[in-house]
Amino acid sequence: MAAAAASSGMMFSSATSDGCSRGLQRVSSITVLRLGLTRSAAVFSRTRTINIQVRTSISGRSSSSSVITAATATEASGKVIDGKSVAKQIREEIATEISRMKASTGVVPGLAVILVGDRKDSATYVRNKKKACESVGIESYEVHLAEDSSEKEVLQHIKGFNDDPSVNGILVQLPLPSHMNEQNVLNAVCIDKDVDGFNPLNIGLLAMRDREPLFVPCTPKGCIELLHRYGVPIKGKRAVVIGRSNIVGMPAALLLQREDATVSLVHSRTKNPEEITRQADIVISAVGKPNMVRGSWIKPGAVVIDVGINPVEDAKSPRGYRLVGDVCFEEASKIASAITPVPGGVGPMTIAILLSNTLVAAKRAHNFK
Ligand SMILES: Nc1nc(=O)c2c([nH]1)NC[C@@H]1CN(c3ccc(C(=O)N[C@@H](CCC(=O)O)C(=O)O)cc3)C=[N+]21
Repeated sequence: MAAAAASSGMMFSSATSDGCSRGLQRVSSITVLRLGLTRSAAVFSRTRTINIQVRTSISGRSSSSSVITAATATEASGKVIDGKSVAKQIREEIATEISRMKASTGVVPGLAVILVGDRKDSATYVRNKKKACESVGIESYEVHLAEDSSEKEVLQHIKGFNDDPSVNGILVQLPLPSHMNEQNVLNAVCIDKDVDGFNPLNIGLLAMRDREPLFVPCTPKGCIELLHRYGVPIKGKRAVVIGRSNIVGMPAALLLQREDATVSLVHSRTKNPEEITRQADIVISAVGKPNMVRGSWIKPGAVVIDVGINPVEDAKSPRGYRLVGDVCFEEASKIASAITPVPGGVGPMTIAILLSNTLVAAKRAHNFK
């Protein structure tokens, strides 16, 4: 069943602190997309008419009639890529597979999460993962250790989960307290249960031609899955990844390269980030700086995937802050042919892919096809 994107009416505003904002706007002025069922069948059908032809530009063809220029795009002509709804669709697919697995083998996948310390954001993410596990039928195991626990204690818990056949995936919530060596801890996770894809062997396999990693990091894989499910062609396209972190930027660049894009990686020492980014048909931004990427960085018709989840002060919000991306949505959505919002874009996809990786791990462990 095709899920209609449900983002119309959602309010958004960009940060006022950096001049990106021109006040509150309704995202409902942006065309809402309908999702196809399968990745190959995913095509856009517009539910609202706008006066700028953007349809062909999303397929990457630069037919002159379809190119939006910043000058003509006075309306927000970008299309919102609805990560929340795609993530829901993926969870439904996973739930179906898990029922099939349970009926045939009598077991369900298990995911263990290790949380150290009392960071509020980490606690929220862990809670969300647990809820997501429940929603698809994955058994979750949780260990919560005090901030001042030793690295040895964490390693002992990892060993316990490595040896436990009912646990198929192990996730150590990052960041760890500063007195722990993150590399030691991540290396201890058995590669067959490395559903985060952070083991250096998995990253190494990802970087090599004709090799297959056991698991791909969830956030970058979620970005590519969004492109696939929205029918965005990658092969032969120019892609720019902004940010070179081990967990997002670097693996995102590797994945795009595996999909036959021509990839540039822009980072804090890049001399002309705006000029390089403006050449991209596909932009993935994973920097962690609110509204750093402005409309002027985006090539008309490009597809923008915003990985940033940055809290900015907002007295009007009940939490005292709200979340914005790395990309100034208000500006970029007028120039891009499609763009992910924050929240509701990549974030929910990260969790959906974690569930998917856990299912894959369990299928392998039980030799269930
Ligand atoms: N070992 C490890 N693996 C991770 O995958 C990992 C991690 N550590 N540490 C922290 C980051 C961050 N992360 C997010 C996941 C979901 C949302 C998410 O669902 N965000 C919602 C909004 C949530 C809200 O409103 O607070 C959204 O963007 O719509 C955000 C962030 C996973 N991470």
